[in-house]
Amino acid sequence: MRPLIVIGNWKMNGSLASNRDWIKTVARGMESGMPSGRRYAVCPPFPYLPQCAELIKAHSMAFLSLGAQDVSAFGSGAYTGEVAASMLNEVGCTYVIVGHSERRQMHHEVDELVAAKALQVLDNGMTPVICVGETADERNSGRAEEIVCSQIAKQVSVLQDRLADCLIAYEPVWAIGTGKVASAQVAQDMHHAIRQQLAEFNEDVASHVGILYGGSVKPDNAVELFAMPDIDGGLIGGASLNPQDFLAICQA
Ligand SMILES: O=C[C@H](O)COP(=O)(O)O
Repeated sequence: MRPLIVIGNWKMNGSLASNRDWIKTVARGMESGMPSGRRYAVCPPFPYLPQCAELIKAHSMAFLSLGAQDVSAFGSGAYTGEVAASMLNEVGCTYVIVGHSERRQMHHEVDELVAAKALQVLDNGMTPVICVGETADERNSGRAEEIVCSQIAKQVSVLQDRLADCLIAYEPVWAIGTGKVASAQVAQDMHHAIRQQLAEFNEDVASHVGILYGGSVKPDNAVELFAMPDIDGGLIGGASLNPQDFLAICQA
């Protein structure tokens, strides 16, 4: 049985003061009871990771893990501006998002680089959250499954059995930050296609890998999405900035 995982991705939002309030509110909300067998995480911008790690510890929030939004594909060295996986591990990260569509689009990240980043994350004892997804044009031209499956195929070719220790996030680009959520059935169909493709490689890997949905998840659509058999949780952007909305999604 795969656990349900809800991960908040703050993107480039937050401040020392608002982070304190967010964690305090979520800690209070989670103390009063959360569904069992679930996992939760939050991914603040890099500079806030140590602060959030301290706050999580101070509020004894064993149920909330920390994640990062990106990582370098290299271990260390002359890579100005990059952050190594070992550094993220050292400041308490459990999860690291790789290949988010905003990085693929704005920083021209390709599947090979995404896989190299995922390997760095795995080698440093953390869980990569590998993002895949099609654009609106790709979906409208009937190529959504082909595009997503080709993104998955590249990860399989590099990561092989180690994919069992990864999470995949299906994030249709047209649904990110637009309010246009994929219907639960559209999301389920793609998650099923991803799992089928993984099963062709290795059935054990396919049954273990958590596949999260991301793209305009809100408290009012999370219940239906999370009820789908191949949807194992969510990667939440905008709605994770509001601690009450994040809590409501975690409880969905
Ligand atoms: O990482 C999160 C996704 O990009 C979804 O963002 P969103 O919930 O604001 O649509």
